[in-house]
Amino acid sequence: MTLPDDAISIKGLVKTYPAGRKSPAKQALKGVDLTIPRGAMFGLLGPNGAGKSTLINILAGVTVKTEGEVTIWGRDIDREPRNARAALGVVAQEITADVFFTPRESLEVQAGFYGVPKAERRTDELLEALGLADKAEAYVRQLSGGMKRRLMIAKALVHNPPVLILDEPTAGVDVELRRQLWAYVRRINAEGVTVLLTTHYLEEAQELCDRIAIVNHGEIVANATTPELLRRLDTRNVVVTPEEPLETAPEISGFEARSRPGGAFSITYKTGQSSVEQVLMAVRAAGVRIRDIATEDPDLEDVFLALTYADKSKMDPTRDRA
Ligand SMILES: Nc1ncnc2c1ncn2[C@@H]1O[C@H](COP(=O)(O)OP(=O)(O)OP(=O)(O)O)[C@@H](O)[C@H]1O
Repeated sequence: MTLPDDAISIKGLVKTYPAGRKSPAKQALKGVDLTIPRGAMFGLLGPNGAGKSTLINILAGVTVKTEGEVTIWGRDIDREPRNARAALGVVAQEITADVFFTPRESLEVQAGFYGVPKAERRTDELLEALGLADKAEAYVRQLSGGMKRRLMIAKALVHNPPVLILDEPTAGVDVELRRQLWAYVRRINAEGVTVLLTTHYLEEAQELCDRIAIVNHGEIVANATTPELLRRLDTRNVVVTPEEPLETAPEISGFEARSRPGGAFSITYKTGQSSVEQVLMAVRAAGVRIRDIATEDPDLEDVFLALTYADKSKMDPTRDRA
């Protein structure tokens, strides 16, 4: 069998959650195009509510898309749903565990569910690899949270899928365990498994992934190799206190200003593209008299906004894979 170039290919993906009794309809994905090359360790980064889980759930087959095309390992999720899903191992965000099974039984049941013949099962190998061998016969309710999470990863791998999706794998996981998980994920990636990881920690994506896409408000606002993205994320905030406090942030040509308490406002700029001097010139040109300025490191939300703004105001050559 020839292997596909792309482990996952997503085109024009839209998801609209219908209106509820109290909530309006919500477009969680607004036409996402995304390609995960085979063999990649790919990070999908975005703040809470950006649409990451919606995207993962569509891939996993638990959420129905509104529009668009998705193929997993060359198989279209509409035309070959079972084959597409068989290529995927998914580790969900919430810890779930079958309380009545031991880890060994849990893996055997899962393998049975995927129709893996007894002779091809990897139960011992997986228990060993995820540090659960000495707990193989314990009841799952006796396992710590970290052990349950490792068991979930083992379960996702019983059918030897070529693509592994990890949804916020280290939420609530201590530093030591995080290191162990990362080491294991790196190992299976080196062995050829394509990994898609969602996180809202830049640090995590940066440490693990060779390529990172950023999603914000249902749109991909950046998609680049990790070093390239880090260069682009090199941003600073300038906080301006005007002579006369402003109730709303002023229109500043070429920059997006955001209002701060006390009549001040902030501007996030990319250090590679602008200087503080240029920012201040634009502020003065907008008719604002400056009383005081301060610079600070932006948080991720500022960075996402700056990227969104930059991508809308000009075409971005790094946006899609060449
Ligand atoms: N079942 C649903 N019904 C209505 N709206 C939903 C539903 N699920 C998610 N949403 C909305 O869609 C948007 C995207 O949510 P999603 O859970 O995909 O984001 P996320 O990036 O995964 O965030 P988190 O990191 O918090 O999981 C949010 O505004 C959310 O409120």
